[in-house]
Amino acid sequence: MKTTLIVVGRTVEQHYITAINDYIERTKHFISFDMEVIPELKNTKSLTPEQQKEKEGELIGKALQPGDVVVLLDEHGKEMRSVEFARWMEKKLVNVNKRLVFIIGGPYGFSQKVYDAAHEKISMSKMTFSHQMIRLIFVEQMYRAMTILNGGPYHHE
Ligand SMILES: C[S@@+](CC[C@H](N)C(=O)[O-])C[C@H]1O[C@@H](n2cnc3c(N)ncnc32)[C@H](O)[C@@H]1O
Repeated sequence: MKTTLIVVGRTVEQHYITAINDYIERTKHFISFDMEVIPELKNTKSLTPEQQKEKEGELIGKALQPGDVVVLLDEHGKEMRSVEFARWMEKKLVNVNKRLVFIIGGPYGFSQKVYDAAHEKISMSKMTFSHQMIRLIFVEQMYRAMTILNGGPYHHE
């Protein structure tokens, strides 16, 4: 199984880029994991938030492949403790044949079409994070989950 994190727009701040890449590299010791960036839209000032979400949604749709298991990161999704997320990933590693695709929305979230294409929604917290910051939170949790499944000393309950 391949695991991909799709994000909308490049990560802007260097401190996030450094930390995100660090956790991605650490996670790659355990699973096939990469981050795919959908380039940010140009001239967004002339778009309403709904139009922006629609256009971003079209680009997200083009990045998906037949057979993908699509999981949205969404503050209204299912909340899990880190150990629960690790067990959830363990099942996916067994059951998903092709790609497990996590998607982080743009600044205004997802269009209805993206919600319709999703198999599951998971939440990192009831609070809303910026579309840039949530990338780091998610990759840290993915690394944490891998260390939990592999018995590493990183996670403490
Ligand atoms: C600024 S938020 C968008 C908020 C927008 N109000 C919405 O309803 O989706 C940008 C993206 O970050 C991600 N995100 C933010 N907070 C999150 C959380 N607590 N759990 C999971 N994903 C989150 C989601 O993918 C969201 O589409």
